[in-house]
Amino acid sequence: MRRFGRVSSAGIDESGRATEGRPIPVEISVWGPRGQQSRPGLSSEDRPAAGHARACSCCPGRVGSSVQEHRLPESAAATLLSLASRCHARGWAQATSGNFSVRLDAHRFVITKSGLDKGALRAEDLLVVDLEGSPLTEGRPSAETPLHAQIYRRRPGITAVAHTHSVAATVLSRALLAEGYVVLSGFEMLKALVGINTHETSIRLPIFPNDQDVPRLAAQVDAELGDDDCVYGYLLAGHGLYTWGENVNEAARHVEAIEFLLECVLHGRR
Ligand SMILES: CSCCC(=O)C(=O)COP(=O)(O)O
Ligand SMILES: [Zn+2]
Repeated sequence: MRRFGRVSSAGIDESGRATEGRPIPVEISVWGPRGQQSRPGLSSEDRPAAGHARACSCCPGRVGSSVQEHRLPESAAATLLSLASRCHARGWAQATSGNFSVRLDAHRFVITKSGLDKGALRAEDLLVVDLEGSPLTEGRPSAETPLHAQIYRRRPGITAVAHTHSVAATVLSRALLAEGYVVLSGFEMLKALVGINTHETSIRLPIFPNDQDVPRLAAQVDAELGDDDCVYGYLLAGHGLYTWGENVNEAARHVEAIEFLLECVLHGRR
């Protein structure tokens, strides 16, 4: 199985930086809801640059630094929205479920806002967060942002993450939680997963118990998967699938392939 070391996403260079496409602003805010009024105890060292919701790792935000807006290449926004829309159309992101993200660079990613209809997203429904999952632009990020952040922190080559709530992922992850994984084996469709070139392949999709404490859940995933780059995704029991790719198209292919494979396994158990 191949390792996830290479960055090949169109529009993102080897350091993870966007390189092409006309940048579009993603709901720029200045220092969160309270604006830039003075805050007791906040030193000039802590102040964010204009365009940031708060001081962040990508921009120390020193007073006097140049204005820096968080921008998303138009092509990246379009492909992210298209991924969400495709998953919704397939019935994998119903009733506001699911969330989708794309890496901007080594320090930031763009993710869908929380609680929105994933079949009707617009560019303003995306916001920028840092790799700790803290928002850098205005709005409430997906409740599951810590799970996306965990993947981006651990895997520098990953530039897109998709989370879906299909019936197959939901049912199988509950039924097989005690085993701790779903086996996907012998299917031609396995070849849609990067690095696999024969149906004579067997992979395991780990299953984690669901947890409403998402940072704790992300910590558990991190502790168990670490930077294991031979894992294509994982399931949350009774909840859904997380998968990813080195570019949005690869993430989309992995969602479609894994959802297809889970349906096959589910049918086979009936
Ligand atoms: C209605 S599904 C419950 C929340 C969830 O699991 C999900 O994937 C969507 O959460 P978000 O905050 O990203 O809208
Ligand atoms: Zn979810």
